Amino acid sequence: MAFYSRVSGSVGMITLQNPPVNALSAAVRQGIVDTMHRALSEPEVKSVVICGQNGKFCGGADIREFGAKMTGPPLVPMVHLIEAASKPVVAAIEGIALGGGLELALSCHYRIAHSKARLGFPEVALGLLPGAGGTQRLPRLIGVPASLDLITTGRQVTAAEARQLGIVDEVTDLNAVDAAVKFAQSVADKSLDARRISTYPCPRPPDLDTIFERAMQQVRRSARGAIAPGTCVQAVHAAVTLPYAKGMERERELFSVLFNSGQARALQYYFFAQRAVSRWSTASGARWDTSKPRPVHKAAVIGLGTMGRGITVSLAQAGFSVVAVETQEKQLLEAKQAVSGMLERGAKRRGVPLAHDKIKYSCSVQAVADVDLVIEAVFEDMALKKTIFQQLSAICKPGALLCTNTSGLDIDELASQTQSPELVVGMHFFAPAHVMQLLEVVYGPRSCPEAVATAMQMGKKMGKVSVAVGNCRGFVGNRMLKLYLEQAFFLLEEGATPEQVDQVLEEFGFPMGVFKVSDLSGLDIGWKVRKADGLVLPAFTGTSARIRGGSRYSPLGDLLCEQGRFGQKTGKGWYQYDKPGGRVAKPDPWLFGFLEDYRAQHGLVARRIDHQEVLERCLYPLINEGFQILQDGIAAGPEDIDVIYVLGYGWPRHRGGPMFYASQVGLDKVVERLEHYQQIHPDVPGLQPCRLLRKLAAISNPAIHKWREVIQKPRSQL
Ligand SMILES: C[C@H](O)[C@H](C)C(=O)SCCNC(=O)CCNC(=O)[C@H](O)C(C)(C)COP(=O)([O-])OP(=O)([O-])OC[C@H]1O[C@@H](n2cnc3c(N)ncnc32)[C@H](O)[C@@H]1OP(=O)([O-])[O-]
Repeated sequence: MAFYSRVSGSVGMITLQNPPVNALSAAVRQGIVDTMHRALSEPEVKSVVICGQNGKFCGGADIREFGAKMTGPPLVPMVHLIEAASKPVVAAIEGIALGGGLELALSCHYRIAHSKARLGFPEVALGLLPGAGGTQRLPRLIGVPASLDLITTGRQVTAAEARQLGIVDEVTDLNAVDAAVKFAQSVADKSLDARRISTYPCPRPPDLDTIFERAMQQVRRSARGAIAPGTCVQAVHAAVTLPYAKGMERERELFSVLFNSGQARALQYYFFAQRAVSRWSTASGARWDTSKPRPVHKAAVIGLGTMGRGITVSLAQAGFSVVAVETQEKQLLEAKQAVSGMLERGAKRRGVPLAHDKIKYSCSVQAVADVDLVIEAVFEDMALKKTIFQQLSAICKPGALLCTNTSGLDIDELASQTQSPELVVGMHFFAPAHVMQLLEVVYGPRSCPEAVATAMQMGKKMGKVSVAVGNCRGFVGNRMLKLYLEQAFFLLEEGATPEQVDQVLEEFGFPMGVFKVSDLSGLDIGWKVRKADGLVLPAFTGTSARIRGGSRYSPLGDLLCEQGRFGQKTGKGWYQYDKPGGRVAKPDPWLFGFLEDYRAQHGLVARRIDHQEVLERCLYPLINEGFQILQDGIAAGPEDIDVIYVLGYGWPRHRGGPMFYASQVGLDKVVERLEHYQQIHPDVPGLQPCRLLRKLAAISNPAIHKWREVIQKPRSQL
């Protein structure tokens, strides 16, 4: 709602009240309309101030209302009521003015912002565009190029930049509401003719067409199939080419196209999913709201390879004191240099002080005796990690948490090397660890709730999105990825090419296809894991060469590795590069010959494989494994899996994540297609729809937010 009061005798104060961000819910919109009419009707009131409760102006439209039938006064007439007011209306912007919140401020005649406020149009991140006049008023106020930048990127600007752009009239370090009241009194008698932005002519820079062409090319390049950015450009174009009223009609048309698109639903689902994962729970019933994190002031990182260096930087940037340990003197010096460089670049980029002094380097594990938490990030070898956990258990102070950055080894096996297995959890960072936002917090059967809570909180303090998952081979992300990679290899055996498979996945929205990603991360990484799993056997021909444990197996990746084709790092992999370390993937004629010989040796006949089959065979087994993970209780809900795939594996955000995508395709359709492929490939267990997927498909595709009810049923009832 919106609360009305009178201040300083002649100023009507309208305070938005809808915690936590004063979103423009139906009740708030009704409140604004009612209080505006009251302020305009009271003769003593000469001017009006609109502000938000709790130091936040307004976070925009209430996203929670998007899924429901619209009630209350619509936004557009509300902003028109304010702009048309006969008394000056001043927006007092504290904290945030985002989306509909900024449109509300633009409908006011003046805007006063606190120096710490942030303003912006993030609608594009929700698959929408500013639909309450933002695309028509902003260009009239600050011009076309700046408007295109803010509206197509959704980036937030500081109050200082907003002043410089001309969005706000004043910036204050004092209380912005008090400043707005004084300002409102000072303009009480001023004419408003020149303060109604919708009446402004829209500037037409001479190279207008070039500006829009460039903007459209830019968004097409970065959108990867998302439709909102391009539609935002169209809406701003209407501001230049149409009179205000017509422009508003065009904005409304374009808005409803987006609002009713699957992409907007996916992005809104993802908005809440990324917030839901912080409300974690484990299979044993530990929960975010009943588990108290332990205080961590000093942390340590063991092993300063690529991951260890990134984790050290991320800890120092988050303000933790860090002990960085690398037993080899030479590697320690190299790591120190690399970490310093990353800290300097990070400090420059973020405009914050350097965190060099936060880190103490040592060659001795003894140096971690007094830390609160250790993150082991050594080479992915179980025997080596076990030794280190034995050492840490003996050296560290009682109560210290022992964490491992393993990307898939058994957490509980490591915990069994210590005296306090309840204090062992996985903290699986993603490369580069100081950049990637995702953190898989892996709890074992003996990890105590405090240990999970502490690791989850550490992630948040490091600016990560932490997702709590159970202990199993590959955890959630890599476990599902195995099915995706497996099918990609099978498709090559049956006639596809790496370019064809990658093109389908990139058109779907992935930044890179599976074979380009494999070349980037190095084919030898997966090869080592397959060797550890006993899957890599000496090359030989005949059917059993492609069978492991009774299931189909493709040795294609192994054969490339045996020839030293590890990808970018060797200049050759599934593609060729101009030199080792090269980044530009080019089709490699050698590989075509290799695949033809391979098929001939194994009696395989290449066939034409269409786009849809490539997509379904790469994504549906991955999704099916996601349901298996939910069934096993390794992930608590679909949101956990979707956030992991969007932030850690490049799943296009405008597709919501693998589980949300399955709900949009239709679970019965996913089951039907899996069964179709399983009939053709009975030796591929990953094509067998799991019980939970069948169950949900059978109860007519319940909405994704209803899945948890079914999942939480005892497994026997699934
Ligand atoms: C016509 C018009 O043009 C169109 C159509 C629109 O206007 S579309 C809407 C445009 N507005 C946005 O895109 C802004 C979205 N919000 C944010 O970017 C951030 O929230 C934040 C404002 C920068 C605060 O960040 P935070 O880190 O301090 O806290 P939080 O954890 O993120 O959020 C705290 C709690 O507030 C909830 N919340 C935040 N913004 C919300 C919103 N606009 N509607 C409903 N709930 C919202 C959020 O789910 C969480 O709930 P819970 O999980 O605790 O239950």
